[in-house]
Amino acid sequence: MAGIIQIDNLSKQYGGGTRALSDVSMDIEEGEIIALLGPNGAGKTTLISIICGLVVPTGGTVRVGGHDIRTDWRAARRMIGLVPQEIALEPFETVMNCVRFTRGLYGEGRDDAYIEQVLRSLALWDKRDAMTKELSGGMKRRVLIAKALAHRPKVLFLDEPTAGVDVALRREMWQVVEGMRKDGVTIILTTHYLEEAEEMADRIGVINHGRLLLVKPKDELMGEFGRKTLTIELDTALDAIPSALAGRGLELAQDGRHLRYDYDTRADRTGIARLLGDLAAQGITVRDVSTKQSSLEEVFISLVDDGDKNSAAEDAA
Ligand SMILES: Nc1ncnc2c1ncn2[C@@H]1O[C@H](COP(=O)(O)OP(=O)(O)OP(=O)(O)O)[C@@H](O)[C@H]1O
Repeated sequence: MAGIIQIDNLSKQYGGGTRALSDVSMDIEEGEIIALLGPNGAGKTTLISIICGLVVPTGGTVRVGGHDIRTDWRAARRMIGLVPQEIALEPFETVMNCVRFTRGLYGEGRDDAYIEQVLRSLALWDKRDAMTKELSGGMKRRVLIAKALAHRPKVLFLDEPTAGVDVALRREMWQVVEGMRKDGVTIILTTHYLEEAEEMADRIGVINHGRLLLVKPKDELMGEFGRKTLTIELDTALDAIPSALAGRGLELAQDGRHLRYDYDTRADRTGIARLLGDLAAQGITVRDVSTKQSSLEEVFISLVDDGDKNSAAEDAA
């Protein structure tokens, strides 16, 4: 089944010569939440802006719900809502009017019942008659979402939805997004916060230097690239790692009771079974073992580092 968004060989070179996107292709499925991760200047906003019709690509095609964003832009745009990074609201306008007005911009007739539903789902109904200048930062962000949802888009773009907001507000936004997922809206978000991608996304796309390095289900990505740490709790404290176990990359905690062993989940053999056997052979008894998966942050840094090395090699060639 074709995705709700189909991106094929998309490229963008800006007037000044900056190549912001190179040959990006991906399909986005209906109802999924996809997070686009990448360092500053990677090309995330350019990609979103092209899909939303704000930037013209130099090559490739994008279809939204089967509609080409260039030749059939009106139908494509109607399916999309965009929550921009910057908060720009008319300060003296009420929340209700702001959202109504946006609906009108899309040529949609008045539908106060739907707007009520949107405002209630974003916990803004009580504030419907407040002027936007009277709202807190978190409420203003929610108004931006309400505006983006005003014409019932199938796809919502959130460009760095929680940039510069505090932890409590970030969590509140995550709940809002989770609610929209339940309503079946497809969500594409860009973020610098790996925790955010880890928390919310079904799939993660990593962009660096305008190239899509990969796009994979989050769990697969973390399993594939992740390292794990095995912590072995010992019955009796050790003074030092026995010489028979030297050179195996083991670390002894200060309390002498915990051994740490880092291993690659992709390796054919992790060495865990052998390690536990060798400990037993040394007369060291194990009380408990636990493993910890490396965070997405570590996965991301290793990917982007590899990407940097590859593009440096391409530049040199
Ligand atoms: N209007 C423009 N004219 C010229 N160059 C641009 C323009 N917009 C973006 N660029 C350049 O294109 C590249 C990609 O920028 P883009 O804003 O898409 O990255 P980003 O991944 O969204 O970055 P950030 O995380 O900082 O928002 C950068 O080198 C940027 O300087």
